Amino acid sequence: MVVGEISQERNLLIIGGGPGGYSAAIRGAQLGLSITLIEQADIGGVCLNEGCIPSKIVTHAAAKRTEITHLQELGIGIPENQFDFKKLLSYKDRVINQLRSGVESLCKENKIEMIRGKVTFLATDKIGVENGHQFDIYEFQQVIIATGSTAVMPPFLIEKGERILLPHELFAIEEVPDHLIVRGSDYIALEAASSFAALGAKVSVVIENKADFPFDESVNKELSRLFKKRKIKVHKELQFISTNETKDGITMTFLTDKNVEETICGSHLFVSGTRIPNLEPLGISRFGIDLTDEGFIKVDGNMQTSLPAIYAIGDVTEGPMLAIKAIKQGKAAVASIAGQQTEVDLTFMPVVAHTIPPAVSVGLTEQSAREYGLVVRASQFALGSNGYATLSGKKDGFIKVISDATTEIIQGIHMIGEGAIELSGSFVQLLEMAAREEDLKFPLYAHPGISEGFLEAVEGMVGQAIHAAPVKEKRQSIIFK
Ligand SMILES: Cc1cc2nc3c(=O)[nH]c(=O)nc-3n(C[C@H](O)[C@H](O)[C@H](O)COP(=O)(O)OP(=O)(O)OC[C@H]3O[C@@H](n4cnc5c(N)ncnc54)[C@H](O)[C@@H]3O)c2cc1C
Ligand SMILES: NC(=O)c1ccc[n+]([C@@H]2O[C@H](COP(=O)([O-])OP(=O)(O)OC[C@H]3O[C@@H](n4cnc5c(N)ncnc54)[C@H](O)[C@@H]3O)[C@@H](O)[C@H]2O)c1
Repeated sequence: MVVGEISQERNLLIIGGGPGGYSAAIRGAQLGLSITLIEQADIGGVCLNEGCIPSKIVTHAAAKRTEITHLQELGIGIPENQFDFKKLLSYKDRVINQLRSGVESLCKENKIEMIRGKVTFLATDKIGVENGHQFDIYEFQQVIIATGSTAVMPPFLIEKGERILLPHELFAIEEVPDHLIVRGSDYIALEAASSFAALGAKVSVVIENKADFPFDESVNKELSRLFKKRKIKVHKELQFISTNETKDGITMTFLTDKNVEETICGSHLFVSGTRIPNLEPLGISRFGIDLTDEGFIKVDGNMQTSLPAIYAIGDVTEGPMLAIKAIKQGKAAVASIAGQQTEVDLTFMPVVAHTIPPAVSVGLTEQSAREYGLVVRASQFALGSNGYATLSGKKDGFIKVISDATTEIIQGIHMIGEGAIELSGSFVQLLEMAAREEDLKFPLYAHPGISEGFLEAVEGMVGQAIHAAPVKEKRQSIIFK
């Protein structure tokens, strides 16, 4: 190994080029900061290379496949069983490469210095960067740790063969599994179950500890109905007993919530898994940085750690492990370093799953609004009654709006159905602006369009949705409130 003789000086170093790190780098450059981004592998991190993007290519393909029957109704002839998974895999590689080189070009155009190598901390103002036989040392004024997280096996599974799959392995699989057992109920588990079933796998879902799906309970119920319709069997587990992996398959045994021992045999088991922050190899804990009990870096509202020159963002910090959070925190960290006021508030972070159809929850669920003691007004509009959903063959699902009846301020918006991901942007904006029912009813909505269903969900709060049959008792209770 060749060791650099003198240490080099830099202003702001960013360690890790995932969505958190590269967003921080670009925003920092826009704010006039001099930035050095160090990445040990591919730019884009987990999100672009093995997480968000690969998984969404699979969910997108799966959703398209379910449209074939409708396309045939429209006179577009695609034989139903024609599906080439290998082609999908090469499409996935192409898209990832395209996006990755896009991010690289953006970094170059923003004059961000990019260094390849693995970082270790040598002091609170000094790091080493190892790249093959080269080891260089950099001193810095500030550093942002954006090294992300790694999936590890959950404690209940000790040994792992090739039939037990962690997220990055499932979305890189080379063949559609014969029978995929999905253990978990988070968004990654739901996306895996929904998409691999549509791509031809038999799918069973085992929900641990009787947990439910992560949405408003009406959305959870609709998702369960749609899983049933697509022959995805959901088992609620009371207690995990064992998993046995052989060269031919996987056997999983558990006690159901009805106290019955059940065994499922599948070809593969997918576990959403547990993720740990990538901190150990960095060696930063030796310098006394404050960590949470779970081992994540503690940060304040400016993303500053207990060591003043050191900031941290994304999956290494506490909170939901989502690119949404990493990007927001990355921008906030550099803004703070550039002397600007910043704020990261995750209250209205959308909970999203690219299932078929997609599901979204923003703000309070009906149940949590009641638990908060609000006088809840809730209204749900079925997409089956929406003109555009009907003509496009996407009638499953609904939009649900929850408000506080005393102030008429919207508290939560939930949707399962076509267009939910795109509409979620409006849901978040409305909740951030503390919109009232009137703010949703006053604007004009494109006709015909799914967003009209959103309008009708709000109009339904006072029994005035045009395309919903009158609900007698509901209307009376609203009139006399
Ligand atoms: C299957 C799957 C699907 C997902 N889908 C979504 C989704 O739809 N929406 C969403 O918001 N989130 C999603 N996520 C989560 C999302 O990928 C992560 O939250 C996000 O990538 C975290 O960003 P980050 O910048 O903190 O870290 P990462 O993306 O993990 O990037 C960290 C980078 O740091 C580098 N690095 C680590 N250690 C060092 C070191 N010592 N020296 C130099 N470089 C180092 C790594 O190589 C890596 O490139 C998904 C995750 C998975 C696994
Ligand atoms: N020669 C090398 O390539 C080299 C040297 C040291 C560390 N490292 C890397 O750093 C990580 C931790 O290293 P460690 O456990 O040896 O101890 P360490 O990082 O705690 O280093 C101990 C002391 O040596 C100093 N030091 C570290 N690297 C130095 C270098 N290249 N030149 C001059 N001073 C240096 C540090 O500032 C520190 O005071 C390892 O992952 C290793 O790969 C590489």
